[in-house]
Amino acid sequence: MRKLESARITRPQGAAMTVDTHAGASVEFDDARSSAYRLGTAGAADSLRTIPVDGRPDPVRYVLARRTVAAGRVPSADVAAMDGFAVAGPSPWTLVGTSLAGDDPEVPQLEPGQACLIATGAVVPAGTDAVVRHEDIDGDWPPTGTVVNPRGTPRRRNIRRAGEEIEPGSAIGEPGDPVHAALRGLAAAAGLDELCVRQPPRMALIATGTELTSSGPAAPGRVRDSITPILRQLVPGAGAEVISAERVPDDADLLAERLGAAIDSADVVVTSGMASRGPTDHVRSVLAGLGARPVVSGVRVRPGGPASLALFGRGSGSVPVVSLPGNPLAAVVGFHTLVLPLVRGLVGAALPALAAAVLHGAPEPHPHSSTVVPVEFDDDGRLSPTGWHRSAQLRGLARQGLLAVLAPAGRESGATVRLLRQD
Ligand SMILES: Nc1nc2c(c(=O)[nH]1)N[C@H]1C(S)=C(S)[C@@H](COP(=O)(O)OP(=O)(O)OC[C@H]3O[C@@H](n4cnc5c(N)ncnc54)[C@H](O)[C@@H]3O)O[C@H]1N2
Ligand code: MOO
Repeated sequence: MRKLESARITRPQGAAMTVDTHAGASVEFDDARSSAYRLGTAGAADSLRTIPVDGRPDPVRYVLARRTVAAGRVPSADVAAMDGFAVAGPSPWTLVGTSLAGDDPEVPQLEPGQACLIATGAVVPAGTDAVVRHEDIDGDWPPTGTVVNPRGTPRRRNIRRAGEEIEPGSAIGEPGDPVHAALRGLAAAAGLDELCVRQPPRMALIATGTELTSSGPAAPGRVRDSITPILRQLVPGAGAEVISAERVPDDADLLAERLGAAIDSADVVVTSGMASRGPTDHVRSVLAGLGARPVVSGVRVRPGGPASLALFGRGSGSVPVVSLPGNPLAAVVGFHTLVLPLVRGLVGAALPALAAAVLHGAPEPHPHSSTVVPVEFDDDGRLSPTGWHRSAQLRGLARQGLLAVLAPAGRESGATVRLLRQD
């Protein structure tokens, strides 16, 4: 049975972190996700930031810190849902005026037998029973004098009632909701100018490898660092800010020094490479030497098995350190397994449920580990593996940024998989 150890650590902001640590044994994919998420929620700091509703594009996916309530009413008055005629009483109607969006209606009150030419979104005069679409009336356009609808007063009233979508004080978002584009639009519609969000965790990236280069084609024996560019894109989407990104050669002393500096300046540290147990794979031993406590020591997932999570405590603070494998596809799997859940926990957001899908041509599941493969939808919406599934290969993932998680053999019915998206 897996050994569970309880560790109590205090954050600089004063929040106490109580974590279950899976020291030693590797854990299943879902258990690894929830351990990382729980560690994040336990360490979530309640520091806040105010962002404008209508500002520059966000540098990270922010998360609401509070229940957010509407300031205004939507719609702000009874308005027409169609272009046509506001009418009172049965057809025919005498045309008595106009109402355009942004202006008061020329005629404040309609009497039975009267109509007012009206634009979509314009305020309907008092006494209006319905708005008749202009294509439903007889006669010439623009109309003069009398307006006739052969079908009488329409069944649909085509009026959006004041406050039918939002009343002042009604909740439009809850703590932990991600501030995506539609929520921003809803906040604007509801009359808000600012949103109160969680301060994003500051993340330091350390890519290890003497062979790594940072520009141009790699010379024989060298490797262009492809993990840092991926993480720079994925981390803000998870809700954290990348405050530094550096490359460190395979040297244990140097790694210890750079890890120590990163831990001092960041809320979360993510390393890549040196994660396995080869001759230059120093991350585990360096972290152990620095006194870090293992939380997840390997995951039963292929690729991405060597990913691990540890907590580094210094003084009254503690900093989670995620170690990702050096193979780029394996690093992306490790990001989804440990980094994203940890960050979602730290910002008080929910751990995202993974959408289920049916995979055609799925590989044989592994007896004990989850299997992750790059997949793509064709024009008919059929999901299939892309090929290029080896842990050093990014070509398959680059097609649509989609990964499918196959449960170990015997766990899922048929070809049902769960999807990991790179957004
Ligand atoms: N004897 C064994 N060898 C390996 C095992 C094992 O269980 N026994 N596991 C394999 C698995 S699985 C993986 S994944 C890798 C993980 O290795 P490391 O995390 O120690 O990574 P490195 O050895 O540093 O690098 C592996 C590979 O990836 C390249 N790399 C590293 N960083 C980057 C980067 N930022 N961008 C692009 N490519 C990178 C590196 O040059 C190597 O080619 O170990 C297997 N071996
Ligand atoms: O598990 Mo490694 O992470 O496949 O290539």
